[in-house]
Amino acid sequence: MATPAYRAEGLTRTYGEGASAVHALRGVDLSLPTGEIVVLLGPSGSGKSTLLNILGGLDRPSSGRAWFRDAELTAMTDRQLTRYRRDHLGFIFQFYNLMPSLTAEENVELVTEIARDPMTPSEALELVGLEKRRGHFPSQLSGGEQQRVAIARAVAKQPDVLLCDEPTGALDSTTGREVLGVLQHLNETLGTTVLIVTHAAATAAMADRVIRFADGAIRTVDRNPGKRPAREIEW
Ligand SMILES: Nc1ncnc2c1ncn2[C@@H]1O[C@H](COP(=O)(O)OP(=O)(O)OP(=O)(O)O)[C@@H](O)[C@H]1O
Repeated sequence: MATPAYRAEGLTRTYGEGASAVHALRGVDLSLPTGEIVVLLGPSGSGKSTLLNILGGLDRPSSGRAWFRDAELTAMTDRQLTRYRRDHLGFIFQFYNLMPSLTAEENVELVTEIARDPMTPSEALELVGLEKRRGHFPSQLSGGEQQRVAIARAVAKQPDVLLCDEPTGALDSTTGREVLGVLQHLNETLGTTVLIVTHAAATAAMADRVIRFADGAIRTVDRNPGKRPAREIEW
């Protein structure tokens, strides 16, 4: 069997100590195949972002182990984690974190200038349907368009994995569907593994695999035999 994109064994993450300690993760085991769209659902505070941040090398667990392919993330130095993020990952967050004084194209260039094997900014903007807006500043773009610039920036370096934390959280449903459609398109055309953390349960329709989270632990993992195009998702 192919090596999974991610594996985890017994991940815990506790914030604080004693009576006020928060147990954000309480023993997470998981295996995520390469090339899938995985949607991680769960109530607010259930630990979804904590898990995403550990898999993304932005945080470390209190105990347990995690691997990206055959590389153990939990054994890496900070410098190795930085390199892992730079070489393999694209991040997409609820808020787009674009530089307001740079155009769409220049925002994407920030990444393509330092990546190993990047697309051109034009290619990345074309993938998200924003070629014609390349010279616009973020303030001249709608929320959905700004999120698409953020996606173009994340995919321009041709990452192996896109880690998305509430990518549609700030968008209306029509725009949210468009943005999810872009993620689906990237998965289909580039084979990018996509992990989406979200409150929006309807997003599960476009997933290959749906993980339901509650109270710091995985409750169910389901394969989705009836995967649907993002444009058909109803909120
Ligand atoms: N830096 C921190 N310090 C203390 N507690 C934290 C910290 N980060 C997260 N927590 C707590 O850990 C728990 C899990 O948080 P997490 O953000 O992972 O949940 P989530 O499922 O992503 O929630 P949401 O859907 O609201 O983003 C919550 O109770 C949260 O308050």
